[in-house]
Amino acid sequence: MTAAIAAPAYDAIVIGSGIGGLVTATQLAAKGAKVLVLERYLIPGGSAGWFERQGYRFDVGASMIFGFGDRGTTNLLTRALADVGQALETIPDPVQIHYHLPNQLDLKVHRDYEAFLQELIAQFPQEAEGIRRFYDECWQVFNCLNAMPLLSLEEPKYLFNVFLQHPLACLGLVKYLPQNVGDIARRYIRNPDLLKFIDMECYCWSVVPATMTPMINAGMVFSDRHYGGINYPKGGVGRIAEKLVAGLEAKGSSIRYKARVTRILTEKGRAIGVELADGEKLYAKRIISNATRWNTFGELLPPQQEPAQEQRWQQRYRQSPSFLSLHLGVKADLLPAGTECHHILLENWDELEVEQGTIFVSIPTLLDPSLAPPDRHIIHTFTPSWLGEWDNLSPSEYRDRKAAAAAKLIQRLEAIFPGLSSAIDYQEVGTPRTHRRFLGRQNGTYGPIPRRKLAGLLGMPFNRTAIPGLYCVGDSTFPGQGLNAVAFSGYACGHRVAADLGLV
Ligand SMILES: NC(=O)c1ccc[n+]([C@@H]2O[C@H](COP(=O)([O-])OP(=O)(O)OC[C@H]3O[C@@H](n4cnc5c(N)ncnc54)[C@H](O)[C@@H]3O)[C@@H](O)[C@H]2O)c1
Ligand SMILES: CC(C)=CCC/C(C)=C/C=C/C(C)=C/C=C/C(C)=C/C=C/C=C(C)/C=C/C=C(C)/C=C/C=C(\C)CCC=C(C)C
Repeated sequence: MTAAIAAPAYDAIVIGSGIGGLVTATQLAAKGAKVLVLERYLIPGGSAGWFERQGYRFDVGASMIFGFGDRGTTNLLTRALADVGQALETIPDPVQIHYHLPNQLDLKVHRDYEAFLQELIAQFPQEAEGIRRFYDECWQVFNCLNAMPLLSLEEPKYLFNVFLQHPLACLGLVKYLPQNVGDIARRYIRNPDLLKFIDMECYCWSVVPATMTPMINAGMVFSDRHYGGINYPKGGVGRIAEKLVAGLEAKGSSIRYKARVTRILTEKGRAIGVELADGEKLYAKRIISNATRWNTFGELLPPQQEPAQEQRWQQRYRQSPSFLSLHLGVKADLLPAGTECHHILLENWDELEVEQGTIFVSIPTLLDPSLAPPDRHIIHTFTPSWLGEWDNLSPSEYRDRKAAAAAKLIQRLEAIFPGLSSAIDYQEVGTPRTHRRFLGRQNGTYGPIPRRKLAGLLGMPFNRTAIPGLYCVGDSTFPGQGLNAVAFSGYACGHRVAADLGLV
């Protein structure tokens, strides 16, 4: 055992094969490192995973995919695949979201920026100038990001070079890092209904309203949807993880499934390896956790080893709710021609943030019919829900509550898809318990959200932790939730670890 510790078999072990973990692993493998990814489940992808039932291929979670553009530097999924010799065919989505909001506010976020602005201005003509100035300011953030290579902000050599080469873009980002969307929106916009719409524009990916949503992230989301666009991977979201795994293996590294890490091993305070559920111990020069911070520091390390930084982080951020998911297979003639792939439904503004308030809908078969049997569509619906609503129930209470929640969602969805209840061919309900069980995420959480208004992204930790040799990657690191966001986290983590291993 001492020999194994003295000469670890791997340069890096990555705990978890979410997109954050896989991008880190492939970046390291591409730089010549020997990496082992350990995944507790049967397939890779985590929240970007999939499952198959009766000829349907359902996405587990992520479905509105940023980062597949073909230009600039922010197309991190395209780049991560290319860096390990892989590519994916994607299908452009002409409308990011069709909103169905209170007071008959019905509008579409077109891929074309000007078409979106015109549609929004038609609803709020008195705010024409404010609308344009607000969304144009988001572009300033995006243009700064999209001008530079995106790597680890913890690597001084990179920061120095990027500042020399792109000084104005760097200063632009420094300006926006501590800011939130709500303050900027309020500089330009007065109409309360329009401000509520901006809250929804943020809530639907950050799970908090605009006042608490970092401006850097909004700059990415509100601009890239019109630049690189929203693009759906042909064959389903799961193909991203499958291709990253193929690239990882082609570079001589490996992944093991059904390999649940139960403990991070330390020696003299330094992370040196991991222990699996069956007792096997594996050692590496660096350990990277793609499990959430709550899992990493609350479960994989003894409580007395929890660093003070982590306690301070938990005073700033808390767990967001999880989701109630309804996976439906429906008869194709339910949906009229021209139906959009993604919808958001809310009937009453007071319910924007309440449990099972806002409804998200994704119909990926409108872009890729191969995911369902002939003459069928997938309608994947999800709405925020807390584990507490689903825990401590008997099996029959749990089953009944799922059935009642599904019936309520279907009844609400009839407003946008009349006839839905009689067009259902297949139905499956996932709850926060399902997300906890299959993704291993504490309470099934979607990720961290600020406890109160914070200074933009300044409070989000990067990849290094207070434990030498241990790094975190994924949505509980800078810049937070989202596949393109965790892909950035993976790039940054891979770069920082490679620098520590002397590979760059
Ligand atoms: N775009 C969308 O529509 C959408 C929807 C939902 C989620 N998402 C995003 O997906 C992102 C998730 O990415 P991520 O990389 O941070 O994490 P992840 O949760 O997707 O992946 C973590 C992986 O680690 C594995 N794991 C956890 N603990 C483990 C252990 N002890 N041993 C071995 N394996 C373990 C899990 O099984 C999982 O596969 C989130 O940021 C979320 O925002 C996007
Ligand atoms: C040197 C000096 C002086 C300075 C320096 C500065 C700098 C350089 C800085 C930098 C920074 C950076 C790089 C940053 C970065 C950032 C990033 C990348 C970000 C990203 C982001 C992204 C995001 C946020 C995304 C998200 C998304 C999402 C979450 C989505 C989701 C969705 C959902 C859930 C929904 C669905 C819906 C329906 C279905 C309708």
